[in-house]
Amino acid sequence: MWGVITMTVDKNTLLEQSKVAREKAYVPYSKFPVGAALLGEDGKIYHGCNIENAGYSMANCAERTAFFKAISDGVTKFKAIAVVADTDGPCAPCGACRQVMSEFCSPNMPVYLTNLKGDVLETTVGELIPFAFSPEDLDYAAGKSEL
Ligand SMILES: O=c1ccn([C@H]2C[C@H](O)[C@@H](CO)O2)c(=O)[nH]1
Ligand SMILES: [Zn+2]
Repeated sequence: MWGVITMTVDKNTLLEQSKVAREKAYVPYSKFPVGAALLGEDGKIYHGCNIENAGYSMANCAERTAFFKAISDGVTKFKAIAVVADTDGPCAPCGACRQVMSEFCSPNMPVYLTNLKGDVLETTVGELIPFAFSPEDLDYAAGKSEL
């Protein structure tokens, strides 16, 4: 008799996978590799690493790499993300990545921040970016007849 096997990705798996993702980082300039593991609603884990460029300002963070990979594969809803770097405390995502998280994740989505020492901070998207600029802000302006 065949049964349905439901695999749930747990926090530790996501934390481990963020370290695997970090191994692919392209960081010749900062030498600061970062990894992210993003759990999609489809149950798949999307890896992201930071990708730098000789034009320094074009660096893409690990977190946004993971989001953009998933979104370009048609997955736009997420369950959790883990981020790792060799930081003293748990690695904190930058403002741009927090804004991208707020676009695609619910405020209560878990975010696991860690480092190579194994410190883990469990937070949420809403805690990382309270009072975020959101699509509703655009809707309000769009509802007015004049600029
Ligand atoms: O949470 C973070 C913080 C920084 N970086 C990257 C951007 C750049 O490549 C390098 C140094 O800022 O680390 C990330 O990928 N995620
Ligand atoms: Zn970032």
